Amino acid sequence: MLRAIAAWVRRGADKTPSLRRPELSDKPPTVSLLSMLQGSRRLLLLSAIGGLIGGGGVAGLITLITKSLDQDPDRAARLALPYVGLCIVVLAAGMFSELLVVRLAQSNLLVLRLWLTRHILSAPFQQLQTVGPHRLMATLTDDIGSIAQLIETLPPLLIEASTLFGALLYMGWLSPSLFVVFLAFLLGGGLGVSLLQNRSFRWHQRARQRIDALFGHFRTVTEGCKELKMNARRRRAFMSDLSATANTIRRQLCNGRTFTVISDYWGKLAFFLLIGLIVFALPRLEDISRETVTSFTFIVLFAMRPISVLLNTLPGIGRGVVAWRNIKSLGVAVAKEPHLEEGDESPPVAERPSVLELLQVRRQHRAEGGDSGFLFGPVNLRIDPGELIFVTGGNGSGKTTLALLLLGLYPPDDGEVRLDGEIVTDFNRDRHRQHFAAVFADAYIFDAFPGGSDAGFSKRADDLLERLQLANKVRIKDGHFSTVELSKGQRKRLALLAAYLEDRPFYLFDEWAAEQDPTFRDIFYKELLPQLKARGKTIIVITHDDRYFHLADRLLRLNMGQIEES
Ligand SMILES: Nc1ncnc2c1ncn2[C@@H]1O[C@H](COP(=O)(O)OP(=O)(O)OP(=O)(O)O)[C@@H](O)[C@H]1O
Repeated sequence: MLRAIAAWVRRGADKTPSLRRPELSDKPPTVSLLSMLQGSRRLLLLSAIGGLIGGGGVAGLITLITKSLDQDPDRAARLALPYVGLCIVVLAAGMFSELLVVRLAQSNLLVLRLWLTRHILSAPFQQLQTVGPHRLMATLTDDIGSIAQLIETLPPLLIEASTLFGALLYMGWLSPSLFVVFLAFLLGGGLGVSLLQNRSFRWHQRARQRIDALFGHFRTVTEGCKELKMNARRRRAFMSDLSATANTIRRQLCNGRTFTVISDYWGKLAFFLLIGLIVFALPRLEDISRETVTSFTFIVLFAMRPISVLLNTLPGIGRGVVAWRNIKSLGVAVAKEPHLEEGDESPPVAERPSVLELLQVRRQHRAEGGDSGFLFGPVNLRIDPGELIFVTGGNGSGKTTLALLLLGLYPPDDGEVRLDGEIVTDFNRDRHRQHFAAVFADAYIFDAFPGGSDAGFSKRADDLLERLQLANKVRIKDGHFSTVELSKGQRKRLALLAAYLEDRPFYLFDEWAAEQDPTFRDIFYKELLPQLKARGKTIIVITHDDRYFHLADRLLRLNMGQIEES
């Protein structure tokens, strides 16, 4: 039986849209939090059924207790067996529900984390640049945390709602007139609470807008700590900025929390008034027996827990909604590159190098504040298989822009990028990228290689470590570097090693040699590049090392976004 239930739940989870591969479409997909949680419907339903049984059981227990209070001990003892039976039902149903809730919350959190990371990875590179790392970090930590809380509160909310429903049924059956009074208080109290919670929600929303700035400051602390340590004046100015932002957030969250506490106590006030009314006033106005009043008071006391859980979860829901809106406002949730769909395998790459062309390519970098920005192009360029091309030019002349256009990280605003005559479009851009091994100026070093445990990989990797003079520093075992804690120049050599191991037809190095000592710089230009060229690779090197320009097949000089060839 349990196995059958588990299989039924699993079948439901398999239908989760976020884990399925969506259809290719030109339209951006619409995202809603509820659609994300669709796969959990069966689990949610089971958990609600458990909650309903538990809630009904508790209502039954209250009935038994109130009944037994009015009877003589002998007759009351007869109710002991049903009492024990109901206790078992309540405990078993409650535990079942809670265990389901744990699974539900954790699996939804997993879905959400994977979903967001996939969307970030499949958003256009320029969009990620625009959003900025601190906003992405704020979303991946703060927003995901708030949504996780929201997801965790949803199932208990359902359980408590089921319990409250059971209690309401019992109240209605016990005394319709008292039930109407109770409902009036519930609605009146609920209205006040929702108004107050709304104020709290708005304060939290304001605080969340400042959290991005706070993460920006945290980034400065981690990445600029040397500079901050070296300059006391700058440090003071930075601390004053940070404390202003943190103080604003503190004030906004305090205000939000204040409204939450007021709404909590408003709810409690409504409850005390209601009990007072039931016990002291209503029996005088209407003919209600003491027994009914006692039972009703019992059930109202019992209903307090689900009501207070429902009210207390409202702020969490508000924060979750703010976080969800925030994720959507980044744009990464919908702006996907259509060729980069979830679950995509790396597309196969042509073994031989291909002809790479730029035809009338233009790319405009817009500047903030109405400035005209930077125009790259229009540029025509043909790169033939096996060529060794050096790209040089002053700072800001457009070398990196050219590199990112060639790699397919930037789409051109106008013109075409072609590989072997085939135009690179949104639909084949990811495949285009797989032809390149690139070492960027700010290269990130991964400590593991996909497929690194293949036979022959270790041998090639060890040989390369020797050639890059890293063998005494780093070892590679099971596709992992033993360490990446190295000097800047050594880290760049590791990045080079990783690129070599990728064995792609095109290689791109962005100012790779800048951090190398003269000896190794010589090795790079005079040994490593010629060896790559001898393997038939096409190589593009962004460099300022004019001592080595004569080694290139072609030298491209960039000037204000235009290419001059010499
Ligand atoms: N993401 C961007 N948004 C707006 N402007 C940009 C962006 N990236 C580059 N630019 C602008 O485009 C111009 C060219 O930048 P690019 O990085 O291509 O130059 P570069 O030749 O590589 O410079 P460097 O030698 O300093 O690395 C610069 O003026 C720069 O300010």
